[in-house]
Amino acid sequence: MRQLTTFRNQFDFQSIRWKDMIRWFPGHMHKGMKDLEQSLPRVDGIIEIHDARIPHSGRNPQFYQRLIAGHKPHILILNKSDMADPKYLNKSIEYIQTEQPNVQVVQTSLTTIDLKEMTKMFGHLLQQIVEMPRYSRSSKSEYNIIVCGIPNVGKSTFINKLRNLFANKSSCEQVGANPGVTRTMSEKVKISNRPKVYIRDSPGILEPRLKSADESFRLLLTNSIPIQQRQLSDIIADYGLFLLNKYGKQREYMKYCELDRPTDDIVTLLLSLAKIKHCTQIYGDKRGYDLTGTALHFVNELNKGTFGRITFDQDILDAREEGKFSDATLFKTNSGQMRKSI
Ligand SMILES: Nc1nc2c(ncn2[C@@H]2O[C@H](COP(=O)(O)OP(=O)(O)OP(=O)(O)O)[C@@H](O)[C@H]2O)c(=O)[nH]1
Repeated sequence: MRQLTTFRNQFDFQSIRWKDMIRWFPGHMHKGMKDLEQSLPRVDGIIEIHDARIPHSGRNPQFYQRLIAGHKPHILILNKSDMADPKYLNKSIEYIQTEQPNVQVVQTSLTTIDLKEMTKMFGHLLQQIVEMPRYSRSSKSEYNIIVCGIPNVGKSTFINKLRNLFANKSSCEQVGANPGVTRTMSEKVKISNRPKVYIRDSPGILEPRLKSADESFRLLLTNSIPIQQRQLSDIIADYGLFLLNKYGKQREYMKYCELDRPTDDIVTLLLSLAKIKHCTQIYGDKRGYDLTGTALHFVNELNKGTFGRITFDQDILDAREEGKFSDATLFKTNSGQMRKSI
């Protein structure tokens, strides 16, 4: 067992057949993408929702640029900011606005936002949409807004908040802890009378091809891609530990896993955690620790914020700030080459 005082500075993806183990583009996403493209001519604005912990990973600015061609307001809500590192919230907004100057970016936490803040935020979003020239749609007096983004970022939560706020209706959209709850475009819902505003939810959509292992693993850690193979959970837990160490977040996992020192060895951590949580299973005629189940537990806790607020894309924001990258050449592969990840 390794007992290191220094930590890995790179994660070894090469020995893993990660591409074979992750399925992130199921049939409904392909259909969702087509539906979204078809509905766009009738849409007056896009509200994209994304996870504030991954301002880079999983976003595809070109996709939206192609869809709306800069002619319609595109507002980006960086949600789940309650779980992102507060030091990186503004940096995330700056990062996106440098990449996409036409996008209005706001950050929020839809689980903690109160009525007053929600009213203010939506009023602000609506103003952007209403004030933008309407081109061919100018004859109509109603506004249609579409809510989109990758799976599990809070799209349904946002629509439910709006319904409650403006229409006085109880929650109708299904909100889920698992990604992919919304599978089709929802019916439009009226959320304001003057002006008449309708809003529609869309299924979570990811790019058909993810560009790097880092990006994919960050989407797994934030539950935008489901962990479909249990055996993958050990590797994802190891990647989570790698990031916690890289970002200096040892204190919280040491406390939770009752470790007396930081570790870079996932087996050491999982064994300690399995003991505390009594996570065991029968192997033949013996009972032993269930490290795979414990790894899943560790990943869930990391995603829930148990080990503190973390911005998984912190390295990208730091590198951009330090001027180390001139363009979107962001994730480093194990071959040592820089790789375009957008
Ligand atoms: N901590 C935290 N959790 C949130 C926030 N917003 C949403 N959630 C949780 O994130 C999970 C996913 O929320 P949904 O609203 O179902 O996400 P979605 O984008 O509609 O998901 P899909 O249907 O998969 O596309 C749920 O468990 C929500 O309670 C937030 O601001 N903070």
